[in-house]
Amino acid sequence: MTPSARVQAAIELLDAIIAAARDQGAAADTLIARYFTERRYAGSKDRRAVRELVYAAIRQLGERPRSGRAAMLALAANDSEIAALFDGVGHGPAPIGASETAAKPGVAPEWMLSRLEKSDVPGSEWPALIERAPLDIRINWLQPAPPPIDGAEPIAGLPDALRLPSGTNIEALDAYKDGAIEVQDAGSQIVTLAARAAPGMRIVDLCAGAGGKTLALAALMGNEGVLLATDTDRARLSRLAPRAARAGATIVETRLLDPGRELEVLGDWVGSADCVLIDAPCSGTGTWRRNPEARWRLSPDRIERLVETQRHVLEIGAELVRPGGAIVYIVCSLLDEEGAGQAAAFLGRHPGWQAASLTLPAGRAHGPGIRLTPGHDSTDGFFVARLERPC
Ligand SMILES: C[S@@+](CC[C@H](N)C(=O)[O-])C[C@H]1O[C@@H](n2cnc3c(N)ncnc32)[C@H](O)[C@@H]1O
Repeated sequence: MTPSARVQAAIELLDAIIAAARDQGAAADTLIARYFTERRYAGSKDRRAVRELVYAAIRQLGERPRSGRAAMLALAANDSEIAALFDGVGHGPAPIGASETAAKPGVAPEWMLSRLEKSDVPGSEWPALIERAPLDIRINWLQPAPPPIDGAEPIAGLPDALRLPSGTNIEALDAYKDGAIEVQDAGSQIVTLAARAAPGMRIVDLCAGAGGKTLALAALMGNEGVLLATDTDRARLSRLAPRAARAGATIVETRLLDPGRELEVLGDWVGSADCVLIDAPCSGTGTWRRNPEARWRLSPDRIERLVETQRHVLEIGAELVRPGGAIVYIVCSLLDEEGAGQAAAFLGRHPGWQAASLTLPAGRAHGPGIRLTPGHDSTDGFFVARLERPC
């Protein structure tokens, strides 16, 4: 592909990503993979270059742009080499018209910025929300120790974590294939510590997805005890069992839940869990640095629906916890309506329950819990609270 054909390919991909964000369709990564499956003539250098153009364009636009071309023009506005590739030659994009306007750069839509401000995330922290994220791994002690990895740096307060140079081809490492390491953001590892998981416990990971936190819990439990991983999404949950097998996590049981009727298959767990970890579905405002196009998918209505689901899963958690046990409530969002406000509202509905004081290797106290932010902690953004049921 010529350099200008790569720019045109990026424009076409951005058009597909914009439409998918508007219609809640496939993720950008999936669309990029699909695009190149249909264009076998593109070599690995072309793929990498197009992907970089696409993500550079997405990263600098907080608001969903009107078209892929407007998004790429915003990139060209600050990069004369890209602007010069709008030459209309061969498969390249048409020359830039005199009255053509580029999409407006920004961190997030205006309505979202004001919610971040109301949630005490100051403007000085906004740029870090969309910077490139590092590649963090967790060493899985359920498998033999991995050999040293080139360029790996320790992460303060997390003896089981390492930060790898960006661009490390993790999937090619034997340690990854053997399940001795897992890709997991340091923030995700830190908030999981609030579960105080230990051998012999009975723990439910209620919103387990494909099991990122389930596997960390199994390792902390040393494969002793009972660990139930549930979710309402069949596709995500079905990825958990093979991952657990690879990681050597033998105590994990999975159960698919029916939305709205979750407790029907959880009768044997009512009032008996030492801990229910609720990594609730959320807006993901803390993970924009990994999924920058997620900003284009949000709306006030969508957040309202997520807040309602979070309230719902918290109530299910309350049914499962034994007297003296705890819910660990986690969201990868920085909005108070999903985090601190949601946890405070739970405490208001459940007299006697109390927020435990948490000591974690990073983060700052925020409402009844702790908040981690990319700007302050160099992790994804999270809110976590440990809500303890009276004995
Ligand atoms: C933030 S993701 C979980 C990520 C996962 N814990 C991890 O560490 O990789 C939230 C999950 O909640 C699930 N979910 C949504 N509604 C649910 C419900 N009513 N009960 C259980 N899980 C639900 C979603 O399908 C999604 O997989």
